[in-house]
Amino acid sequence: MENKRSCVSVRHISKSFGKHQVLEDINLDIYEGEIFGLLGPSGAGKTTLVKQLSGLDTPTSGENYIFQEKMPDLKLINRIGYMAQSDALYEELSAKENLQFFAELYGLKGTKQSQRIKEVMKLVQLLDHINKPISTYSGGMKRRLSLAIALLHEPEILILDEPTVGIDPVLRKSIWGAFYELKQQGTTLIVTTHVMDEADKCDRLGLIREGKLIAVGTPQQLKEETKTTSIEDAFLAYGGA
Ligand SMILES: Nc1ncnc2c1ncn2[C@@H]1O[C@H](COP(=O)(O)OP(=O)(O)OP(=O)(O)O)[C@@H](O)[C@H]1O
Repeated sequence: MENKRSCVSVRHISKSFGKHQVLEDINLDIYEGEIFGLLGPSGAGKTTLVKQLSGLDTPTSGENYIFQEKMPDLKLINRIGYMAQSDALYEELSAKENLQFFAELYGLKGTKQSQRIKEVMKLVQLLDHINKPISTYSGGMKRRLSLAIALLHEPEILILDEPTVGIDPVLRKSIWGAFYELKQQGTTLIVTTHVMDEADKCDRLGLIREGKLIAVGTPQQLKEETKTTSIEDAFLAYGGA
């Protein structure tokens, strides 16, 4: 990538829960405007890392920097959007009311608020369901609403933990279309996944296994380097079985 500017710097990050070391000396740069995928099996440490990048958790040692500021930093909260793995929604409220609640938190008010709510619901194709209570939503609809909430305040960095889990292939494609659109607008996206075909859609990937970053590169580079034809095989070749 030409003229790449790092907006996320992970420096010697380790994390332990008691005696269990979950991240081990992770070093990584993520560049402005790229879609960066963190790929690894369940329990590899992906969520633990992205939680730190979103300011929700701290490392045992090492530092994370976002826009050159050491995390966690409250100043950055408006510049980062985070979608957790499990949906944090108010079930008894409608989608609109959920969005209004989060919009208020981000200081979005009046017409700007209602406009933005409409825009994000259109993007995730839920506009027709905006007034329904969340308790009537399917799992996939809840995921899409969580995505809409993460997009509300137009963050420069969007961190998505398994964004398309429980979403059918057709909608998954349209959500990836939305990701590319955001990238075109200059947003940096960090996406965790263990779906291999999704990994291929990222600009660059970090392969993570048992808390260690075992390789970083474009999908093409990773395949070339391991002389394989799929990300799955490349992952295995790097010892990520
Ligand atoms: N708060 C916690 N206390 C103790 N152990 C934890 C805690 N959070 C995570 N872990 C452990 O850290 C390891 C990594 O978990 P993490 O959720 O980061 O993995 P992951 O790669 O995101 O997996 P998945 O794809 O299943 O979400 C797991 O063994 C998990 O049990």
